[in-house]
Amino acid sequence: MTEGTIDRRYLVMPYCEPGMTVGLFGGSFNPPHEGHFLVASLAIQRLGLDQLWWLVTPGNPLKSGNGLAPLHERLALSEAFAHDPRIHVSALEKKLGTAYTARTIRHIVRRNTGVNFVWIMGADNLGDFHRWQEWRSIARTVPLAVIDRPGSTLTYLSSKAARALDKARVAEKNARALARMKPPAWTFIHGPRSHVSSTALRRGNGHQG
Ligand SMILES: Nc1ncnc2c1ncn2[C@@H]1O[C@H](COP(=O)(O)OP(=O)(O)OP(=O)(O)O)[C@@H](O)[C@H]1O
Ligand SMILES: O=C(O)c1ccc[n+]([C@@H]2O[C@H](COP(=O)([O-])O)[C@@H](O)[C@H]2O)c1
Repeated sequence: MTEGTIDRRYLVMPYCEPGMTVGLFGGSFNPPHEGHFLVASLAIQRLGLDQLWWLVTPGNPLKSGNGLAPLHERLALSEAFAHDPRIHVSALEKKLGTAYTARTIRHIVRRNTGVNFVWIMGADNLGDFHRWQEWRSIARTVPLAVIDRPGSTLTYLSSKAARALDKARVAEKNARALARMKPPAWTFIHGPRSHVSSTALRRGNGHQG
């Protein structure tokens, strides 16, 4: 897959202004599904976000690339799920030439002085977070919002990252202030849940998670 086949609008930094709150929702989206849209809408609503950037990764560094659909397909399918004008589907990581979240976030934060960014992930990712490159640096750079996911609800208590970041945990009732808090700061958000997963969809079984 070359950049040439990806629409230019996915490769430029979405426009935002100082003072705004912007959620960064990274994922493989292979394929995207209603669970992703549910996470995005819940984050927008509960964190009070002005925008949410749906960052389609060139490839999760911890996942095998086998069976990963081409980026342009994952972008087009994601667009079909982004039923909210505040959601911006993006292939910025392709443009930056990185799949590492720490580098992506550093770049975005440096280029957008005064914007309040928050990283958004499902609870299953909190379980693995300590295996991400420079995960402690990510947690020191932006606040984190972890959204509940069936099968991973207890991750926030048991995972290595959750334990290491225990003192930085913010009560869910203060979620609306999270994006403007000085990191490290994170919260766990409960709400309506979806059992759908991309794995199940790839296996032709969209509702069994
Ligand atoms: N049903 C869901 N509920 C909550 N979070 C979810 C759900 N599905 C995906 N997420 C979160 O969305 C982000 C992108 O997920 P991803 O594209 O890997 O989908 P997935 O369904 O987990 O895929 P796969 O089954 O291939 O691992 C991750 O932060 C993940 O935790
Ligand atoms: O930076 C890392 O080391 C790293 C390791 C694993 C996952 N991530 C990112 O986490 C996000 C969620 O990935 P996924 O595959 O669970 O959708 C996506 O943006 C990945 O690039 C990042």
